[in-house]
Amino acid sequence: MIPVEPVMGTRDFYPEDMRARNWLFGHFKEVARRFAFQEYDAPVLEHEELYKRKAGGEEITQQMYNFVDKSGYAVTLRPEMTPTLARMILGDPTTKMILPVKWFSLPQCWRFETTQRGRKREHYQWNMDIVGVKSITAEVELLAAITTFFTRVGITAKDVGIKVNSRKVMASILKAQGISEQQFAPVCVVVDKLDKIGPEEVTKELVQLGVSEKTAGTIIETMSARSVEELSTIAEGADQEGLDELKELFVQAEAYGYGDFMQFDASVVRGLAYYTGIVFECFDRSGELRAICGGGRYDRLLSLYGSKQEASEVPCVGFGFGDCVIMELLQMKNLLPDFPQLTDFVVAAFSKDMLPNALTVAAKLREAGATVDMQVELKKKVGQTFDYANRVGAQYVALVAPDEWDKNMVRVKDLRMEDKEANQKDIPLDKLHEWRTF
Ligand SMILES: OCc1cccc(Br)n1
Repeated sequence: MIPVEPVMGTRDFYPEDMRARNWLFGHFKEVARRFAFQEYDAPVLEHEELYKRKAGGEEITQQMYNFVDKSGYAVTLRPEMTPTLARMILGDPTTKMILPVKWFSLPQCWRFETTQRGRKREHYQWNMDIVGVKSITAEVELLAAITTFFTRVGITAKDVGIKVNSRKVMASILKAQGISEQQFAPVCVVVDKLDKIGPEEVTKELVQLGVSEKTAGTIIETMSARSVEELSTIAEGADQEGLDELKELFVQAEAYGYGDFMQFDASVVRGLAYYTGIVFECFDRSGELRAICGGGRYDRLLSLYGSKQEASEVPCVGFGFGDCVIMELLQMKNLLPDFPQLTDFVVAAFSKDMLPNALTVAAKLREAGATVDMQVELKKKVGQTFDYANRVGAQYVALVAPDEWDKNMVRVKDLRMEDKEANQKDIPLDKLHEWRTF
């Protein structure tokens, strides 16, 4: 007997699960369309070296689903999509990549979690990225897309918030504390864990990175700033441009109409080493769930990947929005619609010799855009046909029988009409294409 359950940490999507997933992805894709983003895709299998980042310590690179293939090449199931985007931009064969580039994708991403955590090892993650825009209007555009999605599915600023911070400001504060550029990304990876491991543990890990206890204390204190103004007063050497960008971001968010979702939070740094500017994450205000989505600016990733002469710094901003937490939130808020199986017609032949005529009817209805479930085996009783029709969520049953056929008609029964007397009529064959008006 083969194992019938999926591999540990992975999910099967049965038809009813697929209807829910297609509904969610349908919203992601419709928002991307309205924001004029183009869809791209790439193999789930990637070069492992794409994720070898000096920062070290990132959960996402420590948990790679990686292996050496039969040719001896080090590959991995992609843990995230941004490095693939960077690779595709740098490798664009047409070299007609006119900036700015606005791309989106819905990749399945993987991690190899140690089994005792029993957590998922794959999820689908809506990615939206803008390449080639330096101004924070790019961040504002991405946040507008996220809040447009929330509004479409009935989630409001009362349900979720978006915490926004600037790593650029953080970097300047650390620099003023004598922290080197090389230490910046690893410090962010450690500081991102503050909520999870607490200030003492963060201090310990920062000291291991060569940060003094005093500086570690200053960093943690800075992260408690409750407003941009407060940050600019308590943090010596805070980068003025970074502070101005933060203020401008909130002004533009108000103008876009989603200011209620937004809040400054100096403790948000996100756990990816490559962020360099604005970072943000969406959270549920009940505090019950993990982050819903997150993103930020990563202005140096392409120059990191490309040799210097090829790729001078290309400004990039993006976010990742997983398919799991959002579904938990929609469930919690009773915002998930039903996803019943829906069929327009079940077409059934009255008898064996009526089958070819029934096939003709099915073809005509499909040609006119109807979903037709052709009853491919004769049922002994017509009641079985109606039972089946109810099971597949059919609106109509078209029963192809000799008496009506001899008059070039088909008897159609509307299963959703209460009045049993009025719910059937004989339709001329040459009117089947008007099925939407039955
Ligand atoms: O959010 C981090 C992550 C990456 C890959 C797969 C899964 Br599940 N989660």
